[in-house]
Amino acid sequence: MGEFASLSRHFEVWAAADPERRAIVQTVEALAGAAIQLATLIGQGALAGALAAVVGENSDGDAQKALDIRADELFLAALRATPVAVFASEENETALPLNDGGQLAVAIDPLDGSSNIDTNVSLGTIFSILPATGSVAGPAVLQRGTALLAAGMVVYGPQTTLALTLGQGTCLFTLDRAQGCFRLTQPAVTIPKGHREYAINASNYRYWDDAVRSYIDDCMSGTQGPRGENFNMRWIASLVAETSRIFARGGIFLYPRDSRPGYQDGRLRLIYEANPIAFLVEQAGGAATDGERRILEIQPDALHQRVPLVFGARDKVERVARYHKDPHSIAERSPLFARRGLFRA
Ligand SMILES: O=P(O)(O)OC[C@H]1O[C@](O)(COP(=O)(O)O)[C@@H](O)[C@@H]1O
Ligand SMILES: [Mg+2]
Ligand SMILES: [Mg+2]
Repeated sequence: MGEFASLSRHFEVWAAADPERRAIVQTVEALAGAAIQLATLIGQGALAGALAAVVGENSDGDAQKALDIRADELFLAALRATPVAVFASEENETALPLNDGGQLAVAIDPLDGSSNIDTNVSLGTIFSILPATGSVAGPAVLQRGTALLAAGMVVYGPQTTLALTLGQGTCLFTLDRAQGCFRLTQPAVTIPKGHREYAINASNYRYWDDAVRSYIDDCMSGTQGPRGENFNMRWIASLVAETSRIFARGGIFLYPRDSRPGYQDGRLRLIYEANPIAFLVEQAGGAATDGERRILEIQPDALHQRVPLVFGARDKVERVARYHKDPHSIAERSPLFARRGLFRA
């Protein structure tokens, strides 16, 4: 493993002479340590007990599973010995004060994809690190994504990986299980262009707005449609796994708003899901939008606020944004296809 630097070694020089950088790296190391413990727990599956059992409900009305709570506890405990003043988690109604005098705030989805716990499909953790400004309850994490100092995403899959950005590109670490540390395996992730693959939960087709329906119609009509090429579809229902695939081979992900009750802003949460993913994606050369606005520029006003999320290869994301901006651009498409969805013949 000599050729693959450990996470600590990789950032040693970067952090050496700068107290804020040292604080960020210390925080990332603590989160990575908790992720390694969580990887072991997830790997035990049923041997670790009923991890998929529903044990409560979070403030957003989502079921909380036993593993959601265990994950939350692991990350909170790991951050106790760090310069983190504020801990904001999907699993807690409000942000929690942590260490007096700490200069950082962490916003985290401790376990992403928890509907997949019992199906042995990849789960993850998504986190971001911000400067701790304002009060714990108030503005501490209610900052635009442009304020993020770092963002990361762990995927607990066949391999456990950590995608990380400190604002200078996105790099990928792989868990060395024998040594119990993450090692740098891809110093600069770049989202490949040109891959014809999209990810969306198509069971919600009838609830989408025109812009999204038209975009997907155009993909689905393949060589017979205005795009003139065939597309492939994926839906893992695990945001981290979809992001991982997009890092590896490109394409686009959409979780739009729709007309179901409670989905007027989509499903995913701005502060601890969309923002860190958007930061990682932009730093890998991609783009992320809610259809109209760059995700990282949206001013949040509530910790658990939801946001429509579209991200991936830049040209594809820009096309979706065009469909939103000017629904008439949809009419640029062949008259044969304009306004006639595949499912709405
Ligand atoms: O079940 P749906 O509506 O397709 O939603 C799937 C999405 O929900 C999520 O599981 C939400 O995250 P949580 O598991 O952290 O609540 C995403 O990972 C995934 O993209
Ligand atoms: Mg999630
Ligand atoms: Mg979660």
